[in-house]
Amino acid sequence: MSEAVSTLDGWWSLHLLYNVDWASLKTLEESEKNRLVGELQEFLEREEEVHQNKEGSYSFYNVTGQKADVILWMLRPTVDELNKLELEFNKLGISKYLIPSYSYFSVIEMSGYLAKESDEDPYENPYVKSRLYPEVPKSKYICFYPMDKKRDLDDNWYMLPMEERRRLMRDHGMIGRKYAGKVKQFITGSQGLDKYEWAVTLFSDDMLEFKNIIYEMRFDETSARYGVFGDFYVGVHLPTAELPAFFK
Ligand code: VOV
Repeated sequence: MSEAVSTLDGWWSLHLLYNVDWASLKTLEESEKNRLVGELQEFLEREEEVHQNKEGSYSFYNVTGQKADVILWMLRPTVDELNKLELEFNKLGISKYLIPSYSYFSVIEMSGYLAKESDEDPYENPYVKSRLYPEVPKSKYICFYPMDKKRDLDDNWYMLPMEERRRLMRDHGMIGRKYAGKVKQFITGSQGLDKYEWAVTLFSDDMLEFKNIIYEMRFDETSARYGVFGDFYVGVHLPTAELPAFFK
């Protein structure tokens, strides 16, 4: 039997995607629409406060294409908090005009493939902490997608010896490092939590860098041989102050 890799797990993660029911929204009086948008702005301002206090993080983007119109990504120390937030969001007036299109539940994860032997508690290491309890950036663009590692008879990631997986993850990391400063990546694990095994959430100020990194990684054995991907969602940052213009 091949050995399972250990993981360090951080904040819980919930991606919520919605389509806007523009036709129904259009029938609203201007003042009522303003009230609903104001309520959503207050919700996001509370998210910003939690983010500033480093008690969680979030992002809100306008999704490109018909799969969704907006994506709200929230990170919290407990699932209970995420559930409460989801409920709070569902009870906002604007939610009557938001049609759920996709959601993804997972937890921020760091795998132990490249961890150095040490006696210290990894959860106390400042670098590890910054990865497990991250400040999500407000980059111009987001790219989010779920993925699996293949479990076919010939290509089965889970039957590879630990050393081989470590070698592959090292190569993967080397490619990733070329994108330092251009793409910020967040890997959340969802084995037993949602349909795929991981969600990848990337941020960049240049949309083309998503295509560049993902294309380059496709040629690397980890992705070329073992990567299985769900739908890709990309979008543009939607600052809270711009919500009235967005919903107008
Ligand atoms: C900015 C780029 C970047 C960088 C630097 C980077 C580095 C690293 C390192 C060092 C490690 C291993 C240790 C850890 O920290 O977990 C990982 C881990 C992982 N990655 Fe990665 N990755 C990047 C980026 C990056 C992308 C774009 C993708 C999607 C792949 C694609 O083809 O679409 C990805 C996937 C993953 C996954 C699914 C895991 C977990 C795999 C597992 O089996 O456990 N990743 N990743």
